[in-house]
Amino acid sequence: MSEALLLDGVEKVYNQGQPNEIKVLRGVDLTVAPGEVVAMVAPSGAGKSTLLHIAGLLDTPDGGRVVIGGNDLTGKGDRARTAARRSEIGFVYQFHHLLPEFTAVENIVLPQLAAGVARGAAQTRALELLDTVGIKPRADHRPGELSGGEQQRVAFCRALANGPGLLLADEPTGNLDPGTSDQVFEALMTLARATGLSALIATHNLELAARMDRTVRLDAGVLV
Ligand SMILES: Nc1ncnc2c1ncn2[C@@H]1O[C@H](COP(=O)(O)OP(=O)(O)OP(=O)(O)O)[C@@H](O)[C@H]1O
Repeated sequence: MSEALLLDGVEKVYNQGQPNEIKVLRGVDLTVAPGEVVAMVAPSGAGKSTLLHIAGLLDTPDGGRVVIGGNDLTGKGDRARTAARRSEIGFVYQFHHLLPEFTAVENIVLPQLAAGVARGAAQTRALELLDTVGIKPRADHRPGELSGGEQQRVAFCRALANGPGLLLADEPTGNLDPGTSDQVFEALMTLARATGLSALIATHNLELAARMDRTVRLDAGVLV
């Protein structure tokens, strides 16, 4: 089986050729195996968001290769990258970005409708996902009627709604108190184990990092 994510010698330079040029990534190599959950820790400004955007096909590297689920997307056009991003990758950010006027279940149904899933099947899948993370009873609440931890669990369910093989998360518990952060992390691991999901999760929390399958550290533009 192909690796879920392969980064091979990935480089990124901001303001290339200018006096304020920054070489953020200097040859990042990373393999995330199928079903593997990898923690990425990095000092602030080390380039973790840049790396997650490149891995998530939201940004292009200045050098190196990005391969998602065996599909080498290096140098591919926007259309192929967008298609791969929609079908293969789920994102979660520090702030959940749920649609405030829609309920929890609707927030998980909508991306499935956009992908062509029938409403009934989308609703069933959304409720199953909410059940896996223990908040099915909150299905009809709007984000404003949910706690921060519940909102973030809905955001995980939404990211997984269309069954991506790879989840990329940027400080998904960074905004939560330690107890809630723990619950949300457990929910994520339950989802990952239930669905065979691979994940790369940036976190400042070394305790949480230690509970993932492996930790990599981004330092001086390379992963160690
Ligand atoms: N579009 C851009 N143009 C120029 N410089 C940028 C740009 N985006 C990011 N940078 C710089 O690149 C470096 C890495 O940024 P990035 O956002 O990837 O860091 P980070 O590790 O995610 O930081 P944090 O943990 O503080 O969010 C920073 O020095 C930042 O100022």
